[in-house]
Amino acid sequence: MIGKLNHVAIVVPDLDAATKTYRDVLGAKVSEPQTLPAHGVTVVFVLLDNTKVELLLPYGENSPIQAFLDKNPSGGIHHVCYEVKDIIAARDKLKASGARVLGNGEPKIGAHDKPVLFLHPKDFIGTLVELEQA
Ligand SMILES: CC[C@@H](C(=O)O)C(=O)SCCNC(=O)CCNC(=O)[C@H](O)C(C)(C)COP(=O)(O)OP(=O)(O)OC[C@H]1O[C@@H](n2cnc3c(N)ncnc32)[C@H](O)[C@@H]1OP(=O)(O)O
Ligand SMILES: [Co+2]
Repeated sequence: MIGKLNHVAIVVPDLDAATKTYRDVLGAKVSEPQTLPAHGVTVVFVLLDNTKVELLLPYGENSPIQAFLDKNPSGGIHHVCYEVKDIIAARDKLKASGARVLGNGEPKIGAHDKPVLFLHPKDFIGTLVELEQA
């Protein structure tokens, strides 16, 4: 069902500092910051040849990543995002197998203007999984 690794996301306490680390220390290409109020985050993408790293800073009062940052004040790896061809078919198959789809179960439009869904970390070996329709 899952295809390519679209991105690995890291929650960071300071987006400018994290962007500089990837751009100036590691020599990577980075995007401009983008705030996504519907997701409660501001994001910078690190653009690698084979995948992306998503640097995430909480945005707004109800950000879904605030509790993670509170527990991990230095930041840390937050989720992995896999591509799927048909996100509704993937969701329905995963639900039938007992996996918990987060939120109201309906895809939102993600940072790449494509539908995304999240799966509970306790159902995937302690790793929050994002699915993005390719
Ligand atoms: C940029 C847009 C988009 C894209 O296109 O790429 C994004 O990536 S947006 C990214 C941010 N959005 C989300 O993360 C949405 C989905 N997430 C959630 O709904 C919540 O974060 C959560 C996964 C339900 C966790 O909620 P939280 O309030 O932090 O904690 P809980 O107490 O409910 O957590 C239960 C349990 O799970 C553990 N946990 C929490 N987050 C993670 C994580 N990232 N990885 C692994 N485990 C995680 C948490 O520690 C709790 O464990 P116990 O303490 O053992 O109960
Ligand atoms: Co993501």
